[in-house]
Amino acid sequence: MATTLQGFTQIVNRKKTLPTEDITPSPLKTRPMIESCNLDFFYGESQALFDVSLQVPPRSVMALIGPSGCGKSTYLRTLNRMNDIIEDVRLEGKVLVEGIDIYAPQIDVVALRKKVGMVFQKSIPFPKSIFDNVAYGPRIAGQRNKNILKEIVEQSLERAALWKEVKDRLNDSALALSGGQQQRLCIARALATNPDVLLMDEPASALDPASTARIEDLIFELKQNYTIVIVTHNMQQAARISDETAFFFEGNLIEVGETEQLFTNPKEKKTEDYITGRFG
Ligand SMILES: Nc1ncnc2c1ncn2[C@@H]1O[C@H](COP(=O)(O)OP(=O)(O)OP(=O)(O)O)[C@@H](O)[C@H]1O
Repeated sequence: MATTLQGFTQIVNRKKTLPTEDITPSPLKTRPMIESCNLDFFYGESQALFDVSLQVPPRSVMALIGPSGCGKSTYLRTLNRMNDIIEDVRLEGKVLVEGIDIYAPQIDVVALRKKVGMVFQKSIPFPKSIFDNVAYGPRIAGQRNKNILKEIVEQSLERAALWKEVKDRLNDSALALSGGQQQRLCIARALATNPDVLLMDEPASALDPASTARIEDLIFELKQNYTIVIVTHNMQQAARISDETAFFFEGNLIEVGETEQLFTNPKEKKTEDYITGRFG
């Protein structure tokens, strides 16, 4: 759906702000939680990312936007090395998480993926109970204490705004939940390993408008404690929920900036053409 720059002005003006945002220094001025420096990425001979340098401040939401095939998901997956599982890929440049080079040889990739969790477009719960889905990560990490597991499960479901709906049926199959509930369950599952960063690849694209609104509210709540990087095709959604937006085109980062500025006064003509629906 095409939206004019004026339309985006209305969306960003209606945006919610946290009470602390008026008194604490802008997160945009603190040390980045994630930083990529001159990142190139190749699938075999084909280059998917070109010289991408981008910083994501802590406790903020960064939206990645751009037309299909521009490299958003590839970029997202470089942030917790999920691309490692694809054969014949190569990366040049650096990705730092809290200043640490995550591609350095001594990095424990399992520990990295706990710290930098991921939620997919259509996350599918395991065919297990609601409780076992959320307890899965902590159990794999060696947690056996039933009381601690109960606490983690409750807290993660609370944070994912699902606790009230499921607290009386934790032993039911997760597959009996609605699509929107399953998506929040998968967010709870990601939160159970106590990450600092959540990567979300179109987390609401398969959901109805009411469930989408719940996920958007949830992202707003979560950014108080987590750094969130989200891929979305929905421009209005990016304008509503993110603090900063990065626009990708053909593997290049064309423009990144505060969301209000990027959607109401983009610096690049290509950004304006894309967000107003002239292509893509
Ligand atoms: N596993 C893969 N093997 C080879 N090429 C790939 C692979 N995954 C992605 N690509 C290619 O890399 C480029 C970027 O793809 P990517 O999925 O990152 O784009 P995207 O912006 O997330 O697209 P979409 O919005 O459609 O999900 C595309 O040309 C795509 O064909």
